[in-house]
Amino acid sequence: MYNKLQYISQGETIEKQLYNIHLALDAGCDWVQMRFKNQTAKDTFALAEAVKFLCEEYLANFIVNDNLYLAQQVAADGVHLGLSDMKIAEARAILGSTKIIGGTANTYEDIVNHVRNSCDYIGLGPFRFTETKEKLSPILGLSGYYDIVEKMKNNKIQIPIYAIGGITLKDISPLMETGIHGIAVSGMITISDQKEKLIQQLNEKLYANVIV
Ligand SMILES: Cc1ncc(COP(=O)(O)OP(=O)(O)O)c(N)n1
Ligand SMILES: Cc1ncsc1CCOP(=O)(O)O
Ligand SMILES: [Mg+2]
Repeated sequence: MYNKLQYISQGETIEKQLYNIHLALDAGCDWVQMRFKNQTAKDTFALAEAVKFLCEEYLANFIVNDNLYLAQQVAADGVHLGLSDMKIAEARAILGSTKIIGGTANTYEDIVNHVRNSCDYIGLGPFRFTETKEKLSPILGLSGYYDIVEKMKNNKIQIPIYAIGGITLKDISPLMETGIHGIAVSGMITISDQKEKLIQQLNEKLYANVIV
């Protein structure tokens, strides 16, 4: 089972990215998506190598946003691909079955498509407006998650769904009640000055109904 909390990195420079990722790992995050937009190939590669090293040290999962070839080069655990990135089927053909491939969805149809193409998990959103990403797809709100998860159940579509977009602590319980698997967050963890406490609170809510 995939962990229920994915941290999406932030930072305009290699140093800021590494600082944020290091703090998130120290505070207990065990799944990092490296998201470093509009940078040179050289810097992106340098960061990816450093993040790979850090995640190995912390026994955390490491996936790369957008760039499958970079994920391959640094032997990351996988890649997250959006609706305008490389198609999931092509990515699966290149990466094989051992790597994690996540796909973005905004609708039930996106999810069905991704499942057909052997996607491993879905980042479904945005939940609400967020400044972390430009050009957002239509906002789903809580009702959007209820509707989509209901359709999945009715059609026996199974894949872990991660809510994403402007999520705060108080959103976790209502979101989990929709039947999703977990959450992917960037801002909430990056800006927190009490990350360890926050991650503990997030995990308590995310795993509240998991029987061990
Ligand atoms: C877990 C997760 N879900 C969705 C996204 C968004 O991906 P995408 O639509 O490709 O947007 P960018 O992140 O590339 O700006 C994601 N990154 N992670
Ligand atoms: C990458 C992405 N895709 C949809 S919303 C989003 C940003 C999530 O970041 P935050 O948790 O700061 O809103
Ligand atoms: Mg993308």
